[in-house]
Amino acid sequence: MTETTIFQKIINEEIPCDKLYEDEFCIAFNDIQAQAPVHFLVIPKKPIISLLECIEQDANLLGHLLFVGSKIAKSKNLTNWRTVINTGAESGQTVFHLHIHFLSGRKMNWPPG
Ligand SMILES: CCNC(=O)OC[C@H]1O[C@@H](n2cnc3c(=O)[nH]c(N)nc32)[C@H](O)[C@@H]1O
Repeated sequence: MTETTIFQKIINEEIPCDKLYEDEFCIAFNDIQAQAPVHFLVIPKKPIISLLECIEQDANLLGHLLFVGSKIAKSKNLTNWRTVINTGAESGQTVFHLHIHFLSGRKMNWPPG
């Protein structure tokens, strides 16, 4: 049995999450360890590990994830937010199921740490 990630358990509703949005292709929910006043994640239901494993056929799905996140940000009346995808452990990825971070509500630094 392949080791499923914590996000697969959220998709399967085996563990709870503070869900913001769901459709056929993705789920959005608040991060359990918020790094900003607003910090939510958008993940595909397809278990893509990271951008490294993405294939051409995933392009529309990736665009959908970004658009869903921007719709949620706009629904929160945000006009400024940081959008982050971490690819690989050395980049800080800790859950190996592709996810897009949307953060807002505090000053964002550059370059990122
Ligand atoms: C550290 C950035 N690199 C990364 O890979 O981010 C993974 C992100 O997933 C978050 N997270 C982990 N477990 C859970 C969980 O059970 N529930 C929720 N709602 N979020 C979770 C974690 O806080 C991190 O920001």
